[in-house]
Amino acid sequence: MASPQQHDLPSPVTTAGRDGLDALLADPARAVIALDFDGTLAPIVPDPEQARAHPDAVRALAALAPRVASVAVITGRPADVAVRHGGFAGVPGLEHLVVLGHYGAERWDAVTGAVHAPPPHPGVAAVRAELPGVMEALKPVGASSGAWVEEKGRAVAVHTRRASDPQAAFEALRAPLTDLAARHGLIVEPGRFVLELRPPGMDKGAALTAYVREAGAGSVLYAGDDLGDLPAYAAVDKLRSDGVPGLLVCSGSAEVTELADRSDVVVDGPEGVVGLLSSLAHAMSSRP
Ligand SMILES: O=P(O)(O)OC[C@H]1O[C@H](O[C@H]2O[C@H](CO)[C@@H](O)[C@H](O)[C@H]2O)[C@H](O)[C@@H](O)[C@@H]1O
Repeated sequence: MASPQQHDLPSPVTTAGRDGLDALLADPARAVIALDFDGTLAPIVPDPEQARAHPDAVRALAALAPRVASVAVITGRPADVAVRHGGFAGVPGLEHLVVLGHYGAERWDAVTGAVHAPPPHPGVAAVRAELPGVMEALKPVGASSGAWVEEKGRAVAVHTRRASDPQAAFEALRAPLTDLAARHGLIVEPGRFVLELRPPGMDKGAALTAYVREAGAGSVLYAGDDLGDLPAYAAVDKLRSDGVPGLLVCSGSAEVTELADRSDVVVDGPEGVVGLLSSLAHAMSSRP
């Protein structure tokens, strides 16, 4: 597994991944590097408010960003929250960083420091109002015991990581929350012991594809750890078939296995992601 100090690049396990890495290294100035936040740049912790980028993440991103076309963070978090928890603002080297929040519905640009977002979906307020009653009604069967609600502005997320049985609580809540979301025109986004009720119409795949097109990228790297990253994986597959080579990186964990099976490279969590970013920056700086 890679560590932040290592400079050895990993060997992708697929031909498409090897082509992607070769393209990234051959022409870094046309490469887009896109990464998820929680579980990829930031270690998973029990309280989302306490999550912070890996201590070496900003340094690694700042070393890489001036060598590539652009770097973007694509996250389920509100964009300003990811910027704050990531420590991404005002960093030399990250002057052009973009954070696409709420699965791409929001955009923060380091150049302006401003967040652009669409009007709020009315279903979120309705779900917010009904959610306490739905969770209270599930208490007699123990389903919502220890579950709690994260207020996200444009969405609400029900977390079960701190429940006595996180997986049982997750499974018991899934159907009622899906029903609640559907009644108000929202969807449920499942993640690592979290069920997020959010507006439809945007996902990380659409966000990544639009961003790669906007950048006129000749290659792309995407790194993620969770189910919400799968649309971005599908987008990289599609970009590859359209002639844009790509590298799929999984920030590996015992909690989610779906991404590892579809990745070109699996690293050991955020520590491994930071190591990979550092290795890429080193390799790009060593080339003529
Ligand atoms: O797209 P991401 O950047 O991966 O964000 C997805 C969700 O991440 C957060 O929850 C996850 O991280 C928490 C802090 O480590 C952890 O406690 C939780 O169990 C994880 O699911 C965030 O709180 C959610 O709002 C995001 O949807």
